[in-house]
Amino acid sequence: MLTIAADGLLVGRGRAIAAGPLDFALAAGEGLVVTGPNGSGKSTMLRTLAGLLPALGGTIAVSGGLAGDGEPVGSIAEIAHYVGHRNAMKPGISVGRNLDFWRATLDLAGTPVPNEAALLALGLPDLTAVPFGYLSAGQQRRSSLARLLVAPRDIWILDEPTAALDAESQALFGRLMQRHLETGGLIIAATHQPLGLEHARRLDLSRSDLRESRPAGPGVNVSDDELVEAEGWL
Ligand SMILES: Nc1ncnc2c1ncn2[C@@H]1O[C@H](COP(=O)(O)OP(=O)(O)OP(=O)(O)O)[C@@H](O)[C@H]1O
Repeated sequence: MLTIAADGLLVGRGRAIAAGPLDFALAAGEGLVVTGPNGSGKSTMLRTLAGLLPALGGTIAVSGGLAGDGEPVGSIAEIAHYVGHRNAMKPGISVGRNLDFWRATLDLAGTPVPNEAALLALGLPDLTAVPFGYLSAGQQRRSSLARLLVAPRDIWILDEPTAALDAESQALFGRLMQRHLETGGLIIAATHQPLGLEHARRLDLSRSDLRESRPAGPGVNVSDDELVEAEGWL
């Protein structure tokens, strides 16, 4: 069975710790809802789990899963979708071509849903021929979330996935998340609002041990070396 576990995980930017030590374990079919005030390290934690930032301490283990090449999974990134604050869809090309890109780029864990059906599942009409940049903010978010269906993967890492969505779309996406869990998927989601994942585990970063002592906010001196070490878009 697919499991992931964080043990004493420290997450941060450059060398500045944003949250931790964090301990949690999840198995297939389970969700983790990450909460905490602005700046408490939710996005940093998700980016670290997705392999986009290095852990500053502790370990992240994944076991029991198979990667696209049939080999045992070595990292979460191999079998995860990461949906950050940005939609990761190109505005100048059609929604359909954007979704085709995701389907073609990732190793898939199951049968991909056709673009039109995936958009319908998010409550959208057939927008496949429309440039992504023509859509409203909520339509952009929903069609970006459709990539979770057109390119099925076991783990969904979601950063405030429902932020731009109306109430009906939030409920719709809540049901899609529930279905992903019921079919053996695993979800880690940061949020400021209820997601409809009533049975999920909770991780509140406002209680993160190092939160009070970490260097952050105005007055932090960031050296040139640290800038180079950071992601390049401080
Ligand atoms: N690109 C970056 N470079 C350096 N520091 C960053 C960067 N992004 C965030 N931070 C810092 O890391 C800390 C945690 O930020 P993070 O974005 O993880 O918080 P969050 O809990 O997701 O907040 P929010 O609820 O506002 O989205 C903050 O102190 C922030 O200033």
